[in-house]
Amino acid sequence: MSPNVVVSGNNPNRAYVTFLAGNGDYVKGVVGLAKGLRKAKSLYPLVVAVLPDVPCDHREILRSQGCIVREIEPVYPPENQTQFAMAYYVINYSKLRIWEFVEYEKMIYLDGDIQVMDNIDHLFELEDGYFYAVMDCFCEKTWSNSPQYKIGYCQQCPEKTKWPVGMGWPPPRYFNAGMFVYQPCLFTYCRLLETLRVTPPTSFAEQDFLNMFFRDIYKPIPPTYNLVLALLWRHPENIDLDQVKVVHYCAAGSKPWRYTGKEENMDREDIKLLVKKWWDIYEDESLDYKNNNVITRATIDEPEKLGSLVSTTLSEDDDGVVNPQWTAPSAA
Ligand SMILES: O=c1ccn([C@@H]2O[C@H](COP(=O)(O)OP(=O)(O)O)[C@@H](O)[C@H]2O)c(=O)[nH]1
Ligand SMILES: OC[C@H]1O[C@H](O[C@@H]2[C@@H](O)[C@H](O)[C@@H](O)[C@H](O)[C@@H]2O)[C@H](O)[C@@H](O)[C@H]1O
Repeated sequence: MSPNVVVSGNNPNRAYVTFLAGNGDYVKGVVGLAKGLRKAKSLYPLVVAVLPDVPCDHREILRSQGCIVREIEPVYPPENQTQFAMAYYVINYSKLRIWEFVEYEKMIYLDGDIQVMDNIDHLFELEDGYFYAVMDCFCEKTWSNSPQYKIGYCQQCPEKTKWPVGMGWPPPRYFNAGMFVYQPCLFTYCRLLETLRVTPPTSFAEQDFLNMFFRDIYKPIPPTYNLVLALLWRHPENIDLDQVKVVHYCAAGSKPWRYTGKEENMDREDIKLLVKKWWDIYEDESLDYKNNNVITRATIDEPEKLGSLVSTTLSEDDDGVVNPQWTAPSAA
């Protein structure tokens, strides 16, 4: 078999990764994410961890957009205890499988309902040994069963409603698990699964679990890297929309591919703008993998040919930058 030579101007040990389950419409979210990363001229590929129930045609759509598709097995919390987590979120425990992707040294996880509006490759340079993510907000109804919500406390504005002295220490900083920078590691992966086996599920499923597990090494990064949409109406003082690089369409009714504008807050002008931005990327055929002037996998019989291939591509490339972002290593 002729050697597959990967021509890459970037670190092959880095990649973005997302998670896809089911045969529904989240595949549109992942296609949008793949095209958004391309528009942002990211240097790194997008790995999609798919559950077995993701159909072949959806997997082919993702491969046709340059994604590296990796099948994973579901992860379930302890038997007969899933009722303690919001049923909708139980499937998200399967995200834990991405710690097994040790062919990469560092990865950035992004939910399928996220769009990258500006290049964030620099996050790969963050110091090793920590878990980086954006702090969440406790003000939405989804938190109504929590003590934070009940007393009106939110980590986004700790001075507004202080944590009552009589309730002990305020909760530790809590991140949204829709976006994080992490290092795959088999030892960590085994510890995650072992710990999960003895950890009863809670409302926000794997998000609560990851916050508990990584509490000691969690480092908050600015909301520009994961705009949880509710911050726009809950904490507008914390947001400068012009500076936002990553938008997380997690508010009820905000998934662009399902957007109707009927749910609460969905008729806001900023929401309409962000949904349009998502659709502009999704429908932009110039961002399709097949239309991009990238050096894809260079399969050659004679290595010397590679030089001419690279020089030819460099001269053709409009901006003179070789964007080998979608050169998929053999892990596909
Ligand atoms: O039917 C589903 C539900 C969830 N997901 C994946 O799990 C992530 C987290 O779920 P969701 O976005 O619904 O959570 P939110 O961030 O909106 O609370 C999604 O972004 C997808 O990547 C999926 O692929 N199929
Ligand atoms: O399984 C738990 C999920 O928890 C998070 O979603 C929540 C969280 O952001 C709340 O704060 C919001 O109020 C809520 O709308 C939103 O769904 C992650 O985004 C998602 O990937 C996943 O981990």
